[in-house]
Amino acid sequence: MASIAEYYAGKSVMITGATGFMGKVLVEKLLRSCPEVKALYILVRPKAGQSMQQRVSDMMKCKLFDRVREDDPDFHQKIIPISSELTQPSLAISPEDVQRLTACINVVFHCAATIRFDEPLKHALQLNVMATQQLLSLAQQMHHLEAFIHISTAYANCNRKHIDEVIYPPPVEPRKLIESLEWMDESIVLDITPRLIGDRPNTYTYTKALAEYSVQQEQDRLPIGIIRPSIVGASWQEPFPGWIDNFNGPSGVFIAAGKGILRTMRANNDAVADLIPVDVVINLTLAAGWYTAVHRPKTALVYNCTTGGINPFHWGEIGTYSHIEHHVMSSFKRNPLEQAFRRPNANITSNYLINQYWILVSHKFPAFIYDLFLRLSGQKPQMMRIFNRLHKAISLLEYFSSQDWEWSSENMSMLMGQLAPDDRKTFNFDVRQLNWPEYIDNYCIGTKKYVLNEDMSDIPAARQHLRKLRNIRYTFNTLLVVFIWRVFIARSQMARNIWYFVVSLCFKFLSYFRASSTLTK
Ligand SMILES: CCCCCCCCCCCCCCCCCCCC(=O)SCCNC(=O)CCNC(=O)[C@H](O)C(C)(C)COP(=O)(O)OP(=O)(O)OC[C@H]1O[C@@H](n2cnc3c(N)ncnc32)[C@H](O)[C@@H]1OP(=O)(O)O
Ligand SMILES: NC(=O)C1=CN([C@@H]2O[C@H](COP(=O)(O)OP(=O)(O)OC[C@H]3O[C@@H](n4cnc5c(N)ncnc54)[C@H](OP(=O)(O)O)[C@@H]3O)[C@@H](O)[C@H]2O)C=CC1
Repeated sequence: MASIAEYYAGKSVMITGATGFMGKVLVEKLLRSCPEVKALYILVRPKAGQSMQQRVSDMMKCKLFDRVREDDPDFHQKIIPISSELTQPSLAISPEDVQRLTACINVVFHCAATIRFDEPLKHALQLNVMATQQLLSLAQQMHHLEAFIHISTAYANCNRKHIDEVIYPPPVEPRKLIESLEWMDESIVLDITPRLIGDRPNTYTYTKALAEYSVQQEQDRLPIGIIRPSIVGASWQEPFPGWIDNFNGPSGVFIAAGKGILRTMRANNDAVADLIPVDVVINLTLAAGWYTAVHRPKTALVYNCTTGGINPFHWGEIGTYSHIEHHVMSSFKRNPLEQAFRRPNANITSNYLINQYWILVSHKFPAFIYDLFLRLSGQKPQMMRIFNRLHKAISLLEYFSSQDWEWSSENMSMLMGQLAPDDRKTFNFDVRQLNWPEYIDNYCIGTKKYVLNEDMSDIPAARQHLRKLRNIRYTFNTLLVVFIWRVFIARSQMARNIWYFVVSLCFKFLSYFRASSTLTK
């Protein structure tokens, strides 16, 4: 039987969302590990004043492609951009391009989506559901299609606690919803969105569930596979550890904590933090493409691509919890981010009131003081605005960090069992081997190097900055104690008595502990 690289040799592959985080890693891995692949047709739209060609040529200059560039400096010749805006009728692909694609494509990877949690329902529906349906129609016209792989999310069914590798009945028939929303004004849709999404937290998970159902509807006509990754994080091993290029999911949280801005967040310490490295997801995706094409399963296979059931890691292990060295903070103390607002020191709690207390003390109060300082020095205040945005983002993520889900992953194990030993190494998705502290360390360094584009040679200066912040804090705390003493304690005899009583009690405790520790020696 053909190995994965042998299977992709000579094949033409179509990819949507190739300019996104996962799409880029998919393109890179295909080019590097399947060097005989014939062509990658990537559906790209012009964006932010940049033409499609400009965007693709910028993408290929990205550091992510360094290893491919080394192996084959002409790798770009295999990438064929196709102009497409997925929210437009017929995906805005020209008739000539449709002809080209239907004549040659063997495998489709559908990665494009809006992953924003605050996307208005109509737009999320247009992109995540209607575009998927249009793509399925296009796939049906492809004469040589061997696999259609749809990237979903493990949280499409987050209204359930246990999630099997099956497609659950959708909350509503997608076509009916599309027809009824078509005539509705944006503001009416906004009003009824909470009723529609029901027990799901956002339009993203809701529309991804509808998309899964739409894909499954075509399983008799198309060779389909559905991948459901959980929270996709930086790369574990490939093309190098720690690759990440965005603020989504935990990355933004890590950065905000590393900058000393985020000091508290609501999460359940004992709940599984179901992070999955992007290279694991992509390896599984390519293997699923191979399996679908070679084994032709009778129905669409769903692959829950998660870590919780196999190699669990908990939110408490990321933040501060029962004296375990908290990985994110310790990593950012060793490799600090530049120009931190405060020293990284974050607290995770599941208690709403405690979190609100820390928000007041550790977020709002310092922001107020800093903005006051900016105002007094003639600058524009900015910290409160930053915190308001951060609180909005965090409030959208907390649903996922405060609960536990269980995913079955038999299809992932089955697929691993089907791979030849060499493929198991080249397309490794065995997360039992993942060492979490090492992974989180590389992840934090990755946010510094690739998201914030900070230079590792500036670390001594960043450490110096943290020392300066520590001295400012000591000075501030001392001044605060002196101020409290002068204003409140020194003016009242009773407060002074209480103060002396507390201090003498502390001294007694101290001398008692000293005495007992000398006795035990
Ligand atoms: C105490 C802490 C230490 C310990 C850590 C504990 C970790 C707990 C982490 C919990 C994380 C849980 C994550 C769960 C996610 C589950 C998701 C399910 C998986 C999926 O299927 S899909 C992928 C998930 N999708 C997302 O993550 C998208 C979420 N984002 C959004 O919906 C929007 O971005 C958001 C949050 C509504 C903000 O919108 P808006 O205000 O309009 O801002 P923009 O997105 O337009 O960004 C503007 C600008 O800011 C940059 N940016 C974005 N986020 C951040 C950030 N957090 N920090 C700093 N900067 C940020 C962004 O890049 C833009 O920059 P430009 O230069 O491009 O303008
Ligand atoms: N990141 C995560 O944690 C997880 C992601 N997933 C799924 O993985 C897939 C990829 O996610 P990710 O790479 O993180 O997302 P990104 O937001 O990084 O990428 C989204 C991609 O979709 C493209 N796209 C968006 N709108 C359009 C449009 N109207 N027309 C054409 N292309 C469009 C974007 O193109 P452009 O560059 O032009 O905007 C981009 O290439 C998604 O299906 C997502 O649901 C699942 C679980 C977790």
